[in-house]
Amino acid sequence: MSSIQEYKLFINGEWRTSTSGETIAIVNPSTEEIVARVQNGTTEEAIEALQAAEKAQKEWKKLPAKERADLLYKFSNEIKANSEYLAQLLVKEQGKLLKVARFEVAVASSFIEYACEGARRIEGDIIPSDNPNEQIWIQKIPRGVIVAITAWNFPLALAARKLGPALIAGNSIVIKPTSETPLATLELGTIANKVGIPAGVINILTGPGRAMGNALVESPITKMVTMTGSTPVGQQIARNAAQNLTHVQLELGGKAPFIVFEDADIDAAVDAALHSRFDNCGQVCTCNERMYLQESIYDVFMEKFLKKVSEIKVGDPMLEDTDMGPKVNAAELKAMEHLVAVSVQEGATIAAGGKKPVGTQFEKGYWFEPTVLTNVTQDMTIVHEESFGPILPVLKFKTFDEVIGYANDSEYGLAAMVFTNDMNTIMKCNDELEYGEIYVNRGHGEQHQGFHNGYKLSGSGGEDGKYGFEQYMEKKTFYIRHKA
Ligand SMILES: NC(=O)C1=CN([C@@H]2O[C@H](COP(=O)(O)OP(=O)(O)OC[C@H]3O[C@@H](n4cnc5c(N)ncnc54)[C@H](OP(=O)(O)O)[C@@H]3O)[C@@H](O)[C@H]2O)C=CC1
Ligand SMILES: O=C(O)[C@@H](O)[C@@H]1OC[C@H](O)[C@H]1O
Repeated sequence: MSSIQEYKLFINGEWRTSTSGETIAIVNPSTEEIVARVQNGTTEEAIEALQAAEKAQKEWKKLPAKERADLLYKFSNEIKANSEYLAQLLVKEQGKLLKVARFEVAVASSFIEYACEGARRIEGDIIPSDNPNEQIWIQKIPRGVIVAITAWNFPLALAARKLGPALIAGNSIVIKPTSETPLATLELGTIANKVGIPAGVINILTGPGRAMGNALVESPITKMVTMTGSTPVGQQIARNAAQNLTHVQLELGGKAPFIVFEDADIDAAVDAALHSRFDNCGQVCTCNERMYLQESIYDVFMEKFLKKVSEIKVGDPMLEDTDMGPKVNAAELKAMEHLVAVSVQEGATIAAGGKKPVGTQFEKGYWFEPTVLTNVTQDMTIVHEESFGPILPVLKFKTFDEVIGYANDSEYGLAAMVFTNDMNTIMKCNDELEYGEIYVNRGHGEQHQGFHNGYKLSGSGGEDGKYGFEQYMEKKTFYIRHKA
């Protein structure tokens, strides 16, 4: 009897086995063991979920937003009540550290609480008309059915980040988590039933993005697609959504520059550079993907930095003293090895790491050493291609204009990090860096009330905060004339 749990599709408040009769194995990146199986859902099941969501939304939108928030506060509390179980599930499916998984569960709950605070801030406008005895009302109304498609690096947090504002605005949702790490997200279905979210308001499907995802994006029932993932897939989604002119919100790839000027607090910059690259095995969209050090502080910085890199403990993500777990899958590990090989071929030097760690504990699993590349030039592949892993190319610069040119020389524009104590430099960076999110004198890490917004090929629309919440609503303008 298999002890491997088989998850089902969550459609209209019920758990369903797919008519495909096929399942997708979910593999533990630390051990390569199959930890669960999920349904390989069909495109017909995608449409069934959309139809259930469409039906449920008609009643859900009639509830006062405050009542929707009351239910979602319960939903958020239930996530917290199951924190340890959900965190351990995240470790099993994604390989992230248990302490980071606990953080992710807390963030997922917090994303929803933040959305609930918006329930009484769905504000429209009343504007005087140029015509006599007439008013103009601009109302904020829900879009209808939202499709949420998420990536594997913070799967639960990414789902909550979208589910919260979508439902508070009066929409219903169909969530398609990545086939790599769907387990914790699927548990949200159990929580939805437990706290009394009406059937059909939340639906969760599993199945390959290219089939299931396409069906969800291309349906005329879908009134908005919010997706977090790679740029190529985001571009495909935008093309597929265009046939119905469906509103699309995309959070995509990044290549964040980490710039240290000579007047910076070096110790603070070293710590921030380390965590902003190697946390979650470098699998964060705002990670330090390339580091620029002003020439005069290069040696002192690198001596401190490389010492800290050498102290990073790679290993079992369940252990409290582990600093870095594995990459999420074999393909990602191969991509790391390829990027290092190309970098060396192009002239880079491996100053730390560069390969799979040795030891019996690393024989199984997708492990890669924290890697630092030096003697890197701006034209190298590693300076432009997102690694989304523990590989950091380091470059020198002389002047402000030189490093701004390097930083902006990218097809991405999500996040940038800058270390300096000079206010003029800070203001000039704010003016000249072409990035939607700039961190000054600290490492990466968004806040819910901010706005997570990628320029160029890093995304479209942005999410979080009041501007992200706005995306989940349509506007309706109402001209009212009355008798004099
Ligand atoms: N900007 C941000 O906030 C973030 C960006 N990212 C980016 O995500 C990438 C890593 O995540 P990863 O999951 O590999 O990204 P992918 O783009 O490979 O997949 C993202 C999601 O899209 C689905 N998908 C794939 N093809 C289609 C399609 N044709 N139509 C609809 N959906 C589809 C996938 O499903 P399936 O898995 O079944 O194929 C998955 O659920 C990195 O580039 C990283 O930069 C990650 C986190 C945050
Ligand atoms: O998506 C990412 O990689 C980041 O936005 C990450 O996701 C949830 C956390 O709050 C962020 O650090």
